[in-house]
Amino acid sequence: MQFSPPVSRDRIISAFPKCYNPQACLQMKDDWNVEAKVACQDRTTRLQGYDRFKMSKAVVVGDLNVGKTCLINRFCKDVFERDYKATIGVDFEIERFEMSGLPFSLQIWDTAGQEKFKCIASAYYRGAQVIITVFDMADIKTLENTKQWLLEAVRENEPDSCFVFLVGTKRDLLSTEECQRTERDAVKIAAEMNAEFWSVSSKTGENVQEFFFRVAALAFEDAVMKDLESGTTSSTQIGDGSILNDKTLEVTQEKPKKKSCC
Ligand SMILES: Nc1nc2c(ncn2[C@@H]2O[C@H](COP(=O)(O)OP(=O)(O)OP(=O)(O)O)[C@@H](O)[C@H]2O)c(=O)[nH]1
Repeated sequence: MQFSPPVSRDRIISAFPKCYNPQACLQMKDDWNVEAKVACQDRTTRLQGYDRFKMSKAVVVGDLNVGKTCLINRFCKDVFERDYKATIGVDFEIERFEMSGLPFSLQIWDTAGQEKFKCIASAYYRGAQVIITVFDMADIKTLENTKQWLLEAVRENEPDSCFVFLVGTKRDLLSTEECQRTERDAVKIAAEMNAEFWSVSSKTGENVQEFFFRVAALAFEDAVMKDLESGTTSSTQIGDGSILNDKTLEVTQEKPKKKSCC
C-alpha cells in the first residue's frame, strides 16, 4: 500500500502580515521580532514530532447586524450569507496556522450583538488575547458604540493584556468618497481605543484574509515573546494560553460546529 502524507489544512504565514492603515496600526515593523524568530527556529529543530498546539483566543464584539458572523464565516468557510440570522449567545471557530514552522491555532468567538443575549455572550469574553470590535461602515452610529463594546470586553480581562482591532465591515456598500470619510472617522476612534483599524467586505472578501492573518501573526508573536520574558522557552508550550494536542483538535474540528452554545 502506498503511503500518502496527510494534507495540511494549516494556513501558512511565511511573511509578517502588514497593517491596513499606518495611521491606525498596532505595530509598524515589517518582519517578525528577531528574538521571536530565533526562538521559533530553535524550537522547530528541537520539537520535531511534537503534537501540541498553542491556541490564542479572539472575541468578536459589536452591535447587532454589523456583520460579525459574516466576517468569521468568510474567513473560516469562505461563504457569505445574505440573510440576517441573529447569533444567539455565542459560537466559535478554530483556525489553524503555521508560522515560522510552528503550529498555532486561533479560537475565534462570535458573540451576539442583541441586547437580550449580552449576558450570555459576555461570559465568554474572559481569557481573550485579542478583542475585535466590529462596526458597519454603512451605519455610522455603530462606530461610536464600539467604545462601549470594548470597555465591556476589557473589563473581563487583565488590563493592557489584549490586542484590540477595530473593523469596519460592508465597505462594498459605500462609494469611494464615503469609504474614505468613514475610514477617517474610524482612524480617530481607533486612536482613542488604542486599536488597529481595518476596513473589509465579507461580501466580496476584500481584506478579510489579510485581516485575520494579521491578527494571528500578532497573537502568535506576542505569545512567543511572553514565553521568552517568563523564561519558559525550553518548554514545548508557547505562551500562557491553553494547550491541546493534535487529536483533541482534530476531534473538535470534525464535530459539527455547536451553534449558539450558551
Ligand atoms: N453588503 C454587505 N452585507 C453584509 C456584509 N457583512 C454582513 N452583511 C449583511 O449584514 C447582515 C448582518 O450580518 P451578520 O454577520 O449576521 O451580523 P452580526 O453582527 O453577526 O449580527 P448579530 O448576530 O445579531 O450580532 C446580514 O444580512 C449580512 O448579509 C458585507 O460585508 N457586505
